[in-house]
Amino acid sequence: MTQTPVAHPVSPSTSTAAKPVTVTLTGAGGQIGYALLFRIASGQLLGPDVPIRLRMLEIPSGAAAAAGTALELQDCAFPLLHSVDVTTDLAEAFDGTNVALLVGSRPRGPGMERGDLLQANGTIFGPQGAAINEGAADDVRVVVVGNPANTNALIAAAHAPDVPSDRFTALTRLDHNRALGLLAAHLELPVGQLSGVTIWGNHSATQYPDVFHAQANGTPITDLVDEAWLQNEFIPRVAKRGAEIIAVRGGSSVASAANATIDHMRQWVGGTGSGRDGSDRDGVDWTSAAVVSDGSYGVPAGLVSSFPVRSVNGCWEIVQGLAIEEFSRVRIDASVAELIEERDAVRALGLIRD
Ligand SMILES: NC(=O)C1=CN([C@@H]2O[C@H](COP(=O)(O)OP(=O)(O)OC[C@H]3O[C@@H](n4cnc5c(N)ncnc54)[C@H](O)[C@@H]3O)[C@@H](O)[C@H]2O)C=CC1
Ligand SMILES: O=C([O-])CC(=O)C(=O)O
Repeated sequence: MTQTPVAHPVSPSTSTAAKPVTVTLTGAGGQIGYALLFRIASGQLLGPDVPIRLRMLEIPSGAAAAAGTALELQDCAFPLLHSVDVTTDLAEAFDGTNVALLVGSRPRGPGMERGDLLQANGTIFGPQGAAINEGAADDVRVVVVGNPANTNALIAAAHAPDVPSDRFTALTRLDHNRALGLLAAHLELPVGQLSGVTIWGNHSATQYPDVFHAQANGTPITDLVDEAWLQNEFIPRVAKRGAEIIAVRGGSSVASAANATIDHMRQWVGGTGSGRDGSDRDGVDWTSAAVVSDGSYGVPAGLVSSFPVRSVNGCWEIVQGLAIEEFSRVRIDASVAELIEERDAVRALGLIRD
C-alpha cells in the first residue's frame, strides 16, 4: 500500500490547552466521510472544548478526494482542529487513535442486500482490526459503519485480541433514528416525546424495530397504534428504509448515516444524557447500538448484535430485564439467525477463525 501523508497543521494555537483527541476516519474521501468531517472538526462529535487530531484513511483511488477535503477543512479555520493527515497507510492511520470511525467500504446499489457485500468488504476489516490492535490508544472506541456493519465489526474485533471486545461496535443508530422519525410522523408528535424504542439484531432487512416498551409522553405506544400497522407498515418500512432511500435518491443514505454516526459516538463517549437537543431525554431513555453480545436476551455471546443500550461511564451497557413477548422473540431470533449465517460465511471465507 502506498503512503500519501498530507499534513495540514490547521490551527497552530488552538483555543484550548486540552490534549487533542485522535479521530481516525476511514473512507474519508467518500460521501459519508464528506458529511462527517466538518461536523467532527467543528466539535459536534466530542464537544466544544476538545481539540481534534484528524486522520483520514483512504485507498489510493480515494486519496485525492480526501486530500481535497483536507484543504477545505483548512479553509474552515475550525479552532478545534489541531491537525489533519491523509494517508493510505494503516499503521499511520491508527497510530494513537482514540476514536475510530470505520466507514470506508463499498456501498450497495439497487437490488442488492447488505449481505451481498460480505465478500467485497469483509477483507477490509481484518487488517484494520489488526492495525487498531497494534497502534491504537488504550481507550480506543470503534464504530463500524461500512456494510455489512455487524459482521465487519465482528471481523475487526477478531483481529484485535489485545483490545477489549466491548470497544468494537456497529452502527444501528440510523435504524433507531428512522424508527423514531417514522413513529413521530405517524403519531403526529415531536420526536422528543418518544422514548423506549429498540432496534434488535442485524443492520439489515431482518432487523427488528421494537416498540413494545416504547412510550409517547408516558403512554405506551401499543395503546396508540394497532398491531396491523406495526406488522405491515412500521416494521418493514424501518427495516427496508435503506433500500427505500436508494430507490428514491439513487444512492444510499449519506447525511442521515453521518448524523447517526455522530449520535452513536458522541453518546458513547459522553453518556446517553448528552441529548442532541440539549435535553436529558436520552438520559431517561435508551438508544440502540450493535455491541458484542454477552448472551443477553438469548443472543449468542460474541455476535455483534443490536440491543437497547445506555452509555454509562463511557461504556455501552445493555438494558436488562425487558419482557420479550412471542411477537418480538421470533423477530429477534430471525435476525440473530442471519448474524449466525454471516459469521459462518466469513469463517468459511477465512476472514475469521473458529
Ligand atoms: N451502518 C449504516 O447505518 C450505514 C452504512 N453505510 C455504508 O457505509 C459505507 C460507505 O458509504 P459511502 O460513504 O456512501 O460510500 P462511498 O463509496 O461514497 O465512499 C466509500 C469510501 O471508502 C473508500 N474505501 C474503500 N475501501 C477502503 C479501505 N480499505 N480503506 C479506506 N477507505 C476505503 C473508498 O475509496 C470511498 O472513498 C458503505 O458500505 C455503505 O453501505 C451507509 C449508510 C448507512
Ligand atoms: O442500505 C444501505 O445499503 C445503506 C445503509 O446501510 C442504510 O441506509 O441503512
